[in-house]
Amino acid sequence: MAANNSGSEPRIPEDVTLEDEAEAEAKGKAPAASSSATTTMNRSGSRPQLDLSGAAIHGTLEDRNPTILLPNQSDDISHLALDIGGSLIKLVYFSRHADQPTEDKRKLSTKRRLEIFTGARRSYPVLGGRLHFVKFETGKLNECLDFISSKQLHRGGVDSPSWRSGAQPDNIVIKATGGGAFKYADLFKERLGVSLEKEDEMDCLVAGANFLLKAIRHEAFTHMDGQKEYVQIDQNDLFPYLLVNVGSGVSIIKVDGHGKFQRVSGTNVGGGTYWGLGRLMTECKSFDELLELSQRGDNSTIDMLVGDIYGGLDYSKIGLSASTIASSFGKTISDNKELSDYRPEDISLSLLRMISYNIGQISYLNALRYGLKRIFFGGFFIRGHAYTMDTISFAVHFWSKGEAKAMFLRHEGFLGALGAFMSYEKHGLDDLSAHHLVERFPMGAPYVGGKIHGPPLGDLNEKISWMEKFVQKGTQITAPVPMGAPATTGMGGFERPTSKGDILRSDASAALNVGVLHLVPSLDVFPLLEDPKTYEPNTIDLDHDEFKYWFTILSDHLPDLVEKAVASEGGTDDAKRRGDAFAHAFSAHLARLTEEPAAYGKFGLANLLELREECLREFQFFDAYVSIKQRENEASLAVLPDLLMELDSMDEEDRLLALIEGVLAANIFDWGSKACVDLYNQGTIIEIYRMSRKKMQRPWRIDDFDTFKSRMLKKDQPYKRALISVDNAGADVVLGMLPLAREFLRRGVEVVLVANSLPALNDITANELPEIVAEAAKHCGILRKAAEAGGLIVDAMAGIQGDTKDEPASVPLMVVMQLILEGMGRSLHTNLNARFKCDALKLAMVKNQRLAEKLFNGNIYDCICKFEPVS
Ligand SMILES: CC(C)(COP(=O)(O)O)[C@@H](O)C(=O)NCCC(=O)O
Ligand SMILES: [Mn+2]
Repeated sequence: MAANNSGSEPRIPEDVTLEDEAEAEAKGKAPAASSSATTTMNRSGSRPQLDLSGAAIHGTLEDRNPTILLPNQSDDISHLALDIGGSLIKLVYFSRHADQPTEDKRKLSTKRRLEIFTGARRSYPVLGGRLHFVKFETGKLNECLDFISSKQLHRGGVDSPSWRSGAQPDNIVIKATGGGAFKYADLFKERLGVSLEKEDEMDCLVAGANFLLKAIRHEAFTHMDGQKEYVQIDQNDLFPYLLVNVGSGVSIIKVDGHGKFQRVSGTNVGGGTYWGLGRLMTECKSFDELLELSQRGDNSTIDMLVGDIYGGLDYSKIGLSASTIASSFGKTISDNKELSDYRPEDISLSLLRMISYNIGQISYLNALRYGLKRIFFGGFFIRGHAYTMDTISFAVHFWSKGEAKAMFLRHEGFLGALGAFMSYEKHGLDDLSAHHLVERFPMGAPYVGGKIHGPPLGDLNEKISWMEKFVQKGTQITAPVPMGAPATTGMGGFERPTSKGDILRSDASAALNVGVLHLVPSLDVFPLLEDPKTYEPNTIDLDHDEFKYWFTILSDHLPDLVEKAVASEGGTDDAKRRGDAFAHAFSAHLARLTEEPAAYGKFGLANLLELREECLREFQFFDAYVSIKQRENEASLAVLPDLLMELDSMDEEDRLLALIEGVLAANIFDWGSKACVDLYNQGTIIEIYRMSRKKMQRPWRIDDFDTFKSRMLKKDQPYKRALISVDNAGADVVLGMLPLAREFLRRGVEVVLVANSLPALNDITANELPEIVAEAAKHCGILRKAAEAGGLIVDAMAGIQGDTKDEPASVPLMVVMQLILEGMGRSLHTNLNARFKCDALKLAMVKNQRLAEKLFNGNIYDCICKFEPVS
């Protein structure tokens, strides 16, 4: 591990974990003899309640949004919990969104809460925030204390009222579990003035596992023969299961429900055994060093294999192949050799396999004892290490004859800390489901994987410097990101990554990254999905080959994106620095994911595109295409009146066709497509639009237009409402989607326009849409009347979802809905195979050759008009 947190070396950025010479988990416990005691926990499950007592309106009654003070409502929620093990300290902490000035935030949150409380139409995030996962070496406890102190986590975070007022609240209590909660209680009191409230370790493990399995969509995965596969857990069919926590020792727990569990067994042969024996038998100085050695080991020099006994043959009668281990370390008895004659690599692998296999076998026996089919393995012994997981899986599979399944958890090491966090009352997280949480991976994630945290980075400037230093240091540091020369601050001078980043991290294990969980309690499942449980937005799985392709596409696009981003911030030197840092950060993510596509959990193309936007925002580029969008909006609005006149002169059937052609033609304006960007350099938007319209030859690659038209013309069954999800700014929305929306309005259909809440490439956002509609309405009575009547509802997705929340689960019969999805992002990369409870129309021009071939056996610029009526 080369990252060094001292002196002038780059420090580890916030929200990134970096593991140094971590030792095996040694929780300071007696050997885990089998014990069985049923425990039932009582945990408060309530969401934070509004305390309205003493509420008073500040400001005048005429004020549309007066501030309402709730003097008895505490904004403070529990922020920090710890699991202090023998070698690692795990922290879970919550921070509120830091995207508004603190004062405003408090005011706003009260307002927002009241809107929710009073059932106001818009629903905004309530108690939105982030859940962070961080770990430190217990041996460097001071670093952990500094971290807590610098972020004021023990006082509710730097944005808490007590921190702002400078008051030191008395009796701060922090929940903690693990042996260190006892051992270091005095130190915490002395250094931070806080008391540690000890929580039972088993309670915490179970609460943590239950939370993860319930709230995180792709938390659990199987690992067989090197293949990782994420498992979708059915919430109604989670219990009972077996939880095996592999720390220094091993606890085996039968979990029957929330707070209902029994520690049914355990074994004293665990992570501590591997590390202890390994340390004695090799010269390894750390657990990870030992684990890394095993990567290059060959256990057949030490273990006695079935083939050794049977002269190279399988013992197939009882299902044992020649390479099955008959006796761990068995070969060393017959060899006339000393310890020094064996390679440390081979010793490490034999030890690892012996212990992992034993854990798998004992776990299976316990699963058998209670008739359980699912076994989840957690604890820091696993460390996302392929061999460990494969060996455990093999044992479970072999002995259960495929009946039981071994599964692993991405947050394997944080079960206890999460459980301690859950034990606070009133933090409101108990009720969260997977759709309330969005996991994000900050810029440092690819550099340091699932490793130990260093001091936090203070501000953006520190982040940029950190990135610059990393680049300058090149291969000397853990993360020689495959970049061009450093300081490529010239616009567009950024070189695309050249290597695939197989040297991003020093450790050989495929440690999984744990991101920051963003809590957005107002998010809800789209109510018109046919089967929300099985909904998978991504059309194509990003496996290694697919990822390689997108790596090239997105890397090629980077210089253009950086140029636009820098220009959107005035092209200043500061913007150029940020642009470079962004490009390096995003390239590092790409390199990390190319090396290990599952490093960030199940990651589809939509996640990858979103990661790019997040990365831009991280370096404070809030709308890279802002001027392009404005320019294209203006040019399109100028020709809109002529287009509307032309459409109005047509009969109904021709008009419908012209409208759909118009949508498909205008979808060519996509600044995320390399081919299209090359086109824009050759002509004005109006020229390209005309050319695109002219090329609209039917039949399109998928052409359901005739069915759609017949449905639209059915006078006895008119649609009541159309939900139209719009894509790009400029011609796309102005000349394509607005005329289509207008057609629905003219037919008396209520229209809901759905747009992004945040910028992404040149997509129109919900904030920008009203102005465009207002401008278009100047030339069109239908749009004007609808806008005035409020029939043309413009809102972000969150608002739409809030809107439909109060409706019964199934759509009321009198509402005949139509959902229109437009663009590659919304209807090809995602949702192409999604089925809805209402009629759905998916419209897009395919602006990528490979995608056209892969999905439709077609060609770039093919058009898709896919109509899926429910009956
Ligand atoms: C980023 C996009 C999904 C946006 O497409 P849209 O939804 O705007 O139609 C699309 O531009 C894309 O897939 N681009 C990468 C492919 C390429 O450059 O060929
Ligand atoms: Mn778009």
